[in-house]
Order: sequence, then C-alpha cells, then structure tokens
Amino acid sequence: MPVVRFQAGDTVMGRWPGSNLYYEVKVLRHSAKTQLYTVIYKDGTELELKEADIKSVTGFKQAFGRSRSRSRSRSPARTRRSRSRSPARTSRRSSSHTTETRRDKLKDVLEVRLTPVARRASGASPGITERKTAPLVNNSNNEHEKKEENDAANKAVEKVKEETENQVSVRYNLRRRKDQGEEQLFEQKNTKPLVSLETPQRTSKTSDLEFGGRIGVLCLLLLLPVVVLALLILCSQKDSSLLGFPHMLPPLHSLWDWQVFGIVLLWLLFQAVLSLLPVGKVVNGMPLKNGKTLKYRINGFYALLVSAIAVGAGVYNGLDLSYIHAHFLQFYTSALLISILLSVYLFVRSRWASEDDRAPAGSSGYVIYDFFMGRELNPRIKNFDIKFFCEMRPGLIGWLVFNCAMLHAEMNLQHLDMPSSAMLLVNTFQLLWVVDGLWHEEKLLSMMDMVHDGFGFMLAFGDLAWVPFTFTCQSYYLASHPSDLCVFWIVPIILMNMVGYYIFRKANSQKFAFRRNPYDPALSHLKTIPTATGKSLIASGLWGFVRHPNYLGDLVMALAWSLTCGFNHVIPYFYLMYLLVLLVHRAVRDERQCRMKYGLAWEQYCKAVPYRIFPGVY
Ligand SMILES: NC(=O)C1=CN([C@@H]2O[C@H](COP(=O)(O)OP(=O)(O)OC[C@H]3O[C@@H](n4cnc5c(N)ncnc54)[C@H](OP(=O)(O)O)[C@@H]3O)[C@@H](O)[C@H]2O)C=CC1
Ligand SMILES: CC(C)=CCC[C@@H](C)[C@H]1CC=C2C3=C(CC[C@@]21C)[C@@]1(C)CC[C@H](O)C(C)(C)[C@@H]1CC3
Repeated sequence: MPVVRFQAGDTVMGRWPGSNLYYEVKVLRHSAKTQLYTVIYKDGTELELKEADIKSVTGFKQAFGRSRSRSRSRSPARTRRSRSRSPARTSRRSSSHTTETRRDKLKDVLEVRLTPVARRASGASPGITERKTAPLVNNSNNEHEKKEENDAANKAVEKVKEETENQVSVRYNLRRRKDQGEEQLFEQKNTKPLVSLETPQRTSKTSDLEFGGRIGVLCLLLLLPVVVLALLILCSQKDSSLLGFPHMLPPLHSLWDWQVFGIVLLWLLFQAVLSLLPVGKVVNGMPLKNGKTLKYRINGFYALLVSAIAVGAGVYNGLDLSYIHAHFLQFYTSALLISILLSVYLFVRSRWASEDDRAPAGSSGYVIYDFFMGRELNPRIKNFDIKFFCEMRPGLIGWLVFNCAMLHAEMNLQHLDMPSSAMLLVNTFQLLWVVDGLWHEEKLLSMMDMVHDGFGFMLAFGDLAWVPFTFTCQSYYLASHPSDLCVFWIVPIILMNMVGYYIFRKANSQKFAFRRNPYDPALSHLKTIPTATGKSLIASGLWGFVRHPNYLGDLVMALAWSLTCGFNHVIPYFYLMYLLVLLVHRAVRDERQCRMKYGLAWEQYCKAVPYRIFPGVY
C-alpha cells in the first residue's frame, strides 16, 4: 500500500505545468486509484499532480534558503537577480509576511491577472495594464515582490471585485488547443479547469520532436558539416562562382593537419583554464527540475581581455596570423572532429545522467535524435560546465582571432598598407557584438539554450565549428575579394549597424531588467500584460512593436555586416540567411513554450502585438 505523503488541507509547493516553477498550492484530495493529488492554485485552478511534482513548503524553503543566504552574503546584486528569476524563491521570500496577508494579496494578483478582456474599463488595449501604481510598502529585502503584490492589490480594488470564480475558471483555459498542432497535455474535465497533468519535463520521453523529427535531424547531422566545408571552399576561391564548385574540391589529404589539430586543442585548453580562474562573480543558474540551482563563474569578459593580450603578445613576438588563413580548412576539420568526439562523449555519459539532469528536449529514446539534441541539460565535470563554456568561449573568442587573421591575410594577399574599409567595418562590428555577448554573459543562463536544450551534437558542433567558421564568412571572403566602399555606402552601413545594435541591446536589456524587477521606476512607462504565473509580458515600446524585437535588431546588424561585402556574391550573406532561418524557427519554438507557460495571456499579447519579428509580417 503506497504511503500518501500529503493530506487534504496541506499547503505545499506544486509545480506549474510544463515549467520548473513551483507555486504554493493547497491539497484537496488524493486518489488511491490514479495516485494523483488534486491541488488548488491561488487563482482557483485545480490540477492533478503527481507526487514527484509536489514538495513540502519547509523542504522547499530549506533547499532554497541555504543557497539564498549564501549568495546574499557574497553579492547583493547577485541575490537580487537570482531572487527575481525564481518564482519558487519568491514564494520562499515572502515567509516574512503573514501568510494570510500574502494570500489575500496574491488572490487579488491572480484575480486581476485573469480579468476578462471585455470587462476592463481601461482605455488601454485589451488585457494590457498601464503600470502607474506606486508601491504601498517598501522594504529592501522584499521590494520587488511587495511592489508586485501591492500594485496588483490596488488594481484589484479598482477592477476585480465583480469577478466570479466561475468566470475566472472559464476564461483561464489551461487546455491546450488541438488546432495549434501541439500535443494535448491537459485534459479538461467539468467546467473547472481540472486537469490531468503529464509534466513534460519530468516524464523521461520527449514526444514532441523538433527540427523535423528523426529524419530532419539526420539530414541536419549529415548536411551541416558539409555546408560549412562548402562555404569555406567557396569563400577561399578567387572566382567563387557557385557553378565552378566541383572543380574547387581540394584533395582529401589537404584537409587534415596534425599541427593545426594541436593548436585547436591548445586553444580549447587555454580557454578552459581561463574559465576556471577564480576571477569574476559566481552566480546561480535557473532553477532545475529538482528546484536546485547550479553555480556559474562569470568571467568571459576577462577571458577575452587575457586572450587579446596573449594573441597581441604573440603577434608582437613574430606570430604570423596569416597561418590561420592559409590553414583555415584544416582548422575547420579539426574543430569538426573535436565537436563530433565531444558529442559522442556527451551522449555516452548521458546514460548515467539522472532524470533531473535530462534535457526536456533531448530524451525521445531515438538515438540519432537524442544524439543531435543532447540528452543531458548541463553536463559538468566537477564545477566545469561544458555547455556554458562551449557556448560563450572558444568559438566566440576564436571568431575574433580568426577575424584578425583574415585582416592580416587581406593586407598580405592584396598588398595593402592598411586593411580595407570593409574589413575594418566587419571586424569592428563583430568585435562589438562579441564584446557585448561576453559582457552580458550571465544572461545566457536564462536563455533557451541553457534552460531547455540539451548539450548534444547541435550545440557542440554549433559552438565549436559553426560559430567560428560560418560567422567569419564576411572577413574570410574579404581576404581574397576586395570590396571598395565609398563614404556614401560606409555611413549608411554604420548607421544600420548602430540602429540594429540599439534595438538588439535595448530589447534584451529591457526584458532582462523587467524580469529582474518589474517595478523598476525606469520601466514604469511600459504597458504590460499580466499572466497567471505571476510574471507579466511587456506589451509596449520595442516589445509592443514586434514580439521579438531583439531578433529584429540582430538581423539588422547581420544585414549591415553582409552589405560591407557588396553585391558581387551571395556568400557574405550566408550568415544573414542562417540567422533568418534560425531566428524564425527559434521564434516559433519560443512562442510554443510561451503559449504553454502563459496560455490566454500569451494569446492576448499576440493580439496586441500581431507581428512576430518584422513589422507588417505576421
Ligand atoms: N547570432 C546567433 O546565432 C543567435 C543570436 N541570438 C540572440 O540572442 C538573444 C536572445 O535570444 P533568445 O534567448 O532566443 O530569446 P529572448 O531573449 O527573446 O527570450 C525569449 C523569452 O523572453 C520572454 N519574453 C518573451 N516575450 C516577452 C515579453 N513581451 N515581455 C517579457 N518577456 C518576454 C519569455 O521568457 P520568460 O517569460 O520565461 O522570461 C521568452 O521565452 C536575441 O537577441 C537573439 O537575437 C539567439 C540565437 C542565435
Ligand atoms: C545550424 C546550427 C549548427 C545551429 C546551432 C545554433 C548555434 C550556433 C546558436 C544557437 C544559439 C546560439 C547563441 C549564440 C551563439 C550561436 C548559438 C550557439 C550566442 C551565445 C552568441 C553570443 C550572443 O551574445 C548570445 C549570448 C545572445 C548568443 C546566444 C545564442
């Protein structure tokens, strides 16, 4: 006879469907037949949860309390950030309030958040909240949370009293729609959203296959390495006409060089050592399935500085960077081999990964699919996080070194005293982009790649081979294809890159700041759409212009990079085309997850902001 751990009336922490977020819920009953607990969330939603998705409040507080007190003693800034990221910790923090007060306020929060579109008297767009209400209470420790609660409480007085429980449950429909082509996770019973929960992140099998499923993934697995090889061969030819491609194929033996392989290994080792140096702050990653967080040392920017000094010192002492240009194909094959070996290692070691360490996206049970997507979410050797390292370090910093090498090669090959203006522009723009990425390295921790995707061939190859060898397509092309830019061309290109960067940075920083503290006075002008999870969606400014303004900014920059190479060939536009495909696909993937997380609120957002990436394009 199985033991029933939680009793009717117990207040516990229940996982929100399809996420790693835990909220305080009350146990209503337990079914001996299904072994499921019926729990009620504070917005009146009833769900059936498995025992594995329920944690006792005290156990939860202890688990998070320890890491929180540790992090607070080290860095207040860090504490603020990580607190705001985890709703679980938000609940824990509030224990200083009386439970009743908090419960009342939260009730209001959730009621307000479920206010129907038609009933809102405000002149704003349906469901969109003007964020003018000032906080009633201010306490440095609980500032963010109290502001959120009080703001919502004020709005509650204003709007929500007339809401009936029935209306709320009807409007807040947890059932996923069949017409969205998604697997139906929730099964509605009665008029109340009582749902049978099959939490995708806990179940061991990924049923919703991405990238065209097994066939799609097999094609990508075989095609991607060849695409890069073809790109590099085309780039290096003086006459890089696509038709002449078959005659350009180099002899097989020329693709491999042990010395180059050794250099690539040394580079990886050097970057790994830099990443392990006890320099830079240590931050918590996003909460994992088991509620725990991993620690990450943020020192990418320092690694970049040290790498720049090391390469600079090498050049000063006679290191010839044009060696890289002359052996670029061999560098690629070495990186490719290392990424394949790494993927095999990752796949093998994932056999021993616990259920909690598995990536939601890479546990289908199909070998090829899981090999591509990656079965383990955060593979680590002791404290060394292989995915975090590969995403931000060897490839990105290597890309800059390659760009310098191409600049050097261009001067040699074209007998120039100065690099061409096109080469200078490309180098500067891309330097800015990489510096920006490393400066904001910490933000990667909350991105899809870290939170959702496993570390398999896709990211190993992407980080170690795709990034450094395809992102360099403009500089590699320019090294052997001079592009004379007149000032009337240079100025618009610089402006375009600046506009793109402004949109990219502003959108990313605004969202990050908003997630950290939604009541930051600097963001008070933003309109938002509240969601039932407690988080809101920004629905004005850049995020009210299109739904992925940061992607738009990135694409505008990519266009500026390509335009420096003129219109003689399509090769320099490869990065732009890749990014367009990747970001459109990524937007679709992200929106599917957002729809799952936010339900009706996401639909409201899509209505209020109909364009996905490009204004005018749905
Ligand atoms: N050059 C390259 O190869 C690549 C570059 N990038 C760049 O990386 C950057 C980050 O990309 P990525 O992580 O994919 O996407 P985002 O940074 O846009 O993150 C998406 C998440 O943001 C939150 N969100 C979405 N809409 C809103 C809103 N209106 N208000 C508040 N929060 C919202 C949701 O998460 P939640 O609500 O849970 O916070 C959503 O899941 C982009 O600038 C992109 O261009 C990305 C991939 C490849
Ligand atoms: C076709 C193929 C092999 C796909 C793999 C895609 C990867 C190359 C990209 C997926 C998301 C990425 C991001 C960055 C680099 C490219 C990959 C790995 C990124 C780390 C670059 C630096 C940025 O500032 C960033 C942190 C925003 C970005 C995050 C996503």
